[in-house]
Amino acid sequence: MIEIHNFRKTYGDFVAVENLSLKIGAGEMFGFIGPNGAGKSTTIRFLATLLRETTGEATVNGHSVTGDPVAVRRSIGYMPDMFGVYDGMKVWEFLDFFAVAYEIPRANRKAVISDVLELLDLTHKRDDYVNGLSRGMKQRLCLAKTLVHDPPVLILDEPASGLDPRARLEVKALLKELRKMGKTILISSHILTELADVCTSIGIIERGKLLLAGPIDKVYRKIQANRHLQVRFSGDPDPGVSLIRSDPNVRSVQMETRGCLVELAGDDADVQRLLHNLVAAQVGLTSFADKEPTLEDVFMMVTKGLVT
Ligand SMILES: Nc1ncnc2c1ncn2[C@@H]1O[C@H](COP(=O)(O)OP(=O)(O)OP(=O)(O)O)[C@@H](O)[C@H]1O
Repeated sequence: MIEIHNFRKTYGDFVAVENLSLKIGAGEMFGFIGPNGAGKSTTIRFLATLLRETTGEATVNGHSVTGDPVAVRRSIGYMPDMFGVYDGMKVWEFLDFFAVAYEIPRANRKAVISDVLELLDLTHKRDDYVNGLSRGMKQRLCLAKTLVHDPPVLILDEPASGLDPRARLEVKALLKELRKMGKTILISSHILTELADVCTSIGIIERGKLLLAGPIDKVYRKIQANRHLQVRFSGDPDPGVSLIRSDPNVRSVQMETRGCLVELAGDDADVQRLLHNLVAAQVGLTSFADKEPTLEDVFMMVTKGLVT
């Protein structure tokens, strides 16, 4: 749905993005992660047809970003990192303005606006002036605006920036909803926890270079050669810990409150055997679970050059 080939952008001698190539399949939620100034917005603005490349090419929904920008604009809903709203308008007028711009027939506009207001939980604000909305509501209104023409692709540059934790959660829930509706979504953020449980794939960019990209589970597996299991005991941990230490696949055991963290080289069958042995030895267990790495772990390892 989105393909970028060797995108490069320079400002004078400064290279903002260096030969970036990327593919995002239909229905994916791609998290574009990087610190401030990494090149996320530059790449996004190129995809949104708002910035010319120094070299390179991209397609969105099969349309060339440089060759057919109008077709690309019809295919995308774009939310910039800094957005303005027209303060003198009411909420419905603001959306109507964009609906007209996207050439939605007059007869359909009312229903379309009702639908997006409903989806964004803004129906009760329909007749309020835009300048009276809170920041979170303005952000939701801007998202609503990206949806009026029902685009298959959403390109969202830090859509939850500046929001309080509750409003962030609401944006996250909404993103999940939009993905269920079949949208392909590219979302940028430098807040990793924001993306960890919503993305299907991620790309990590730093100083204009895409360091790593791929399905999120593959990326996690890549950084974690061995499995990590978190084990909790109901009583005395010693018998269980001794048994775990004697397992030939166990590489390390780190004691924690009420249990331990086990590093194990092996597959599901090896994990299953260890659990079976603990249960057979009547070790009291309250928990035995895979400990997934966090997106922070991935980011730190990738940006330190420990994984490529
Ligand atoms: N018009 C411009 N002229 C000169 N340099 C620019 C211009 N636009 C961006 N840059 C530089 O290009 C680099 C990448 O900027 P970009 O906005 O793409 O980063 P970003 O990853 O989106 O960061 P942030 O998370 O802060 O939005 C930065 O060093 C920025 O200062």
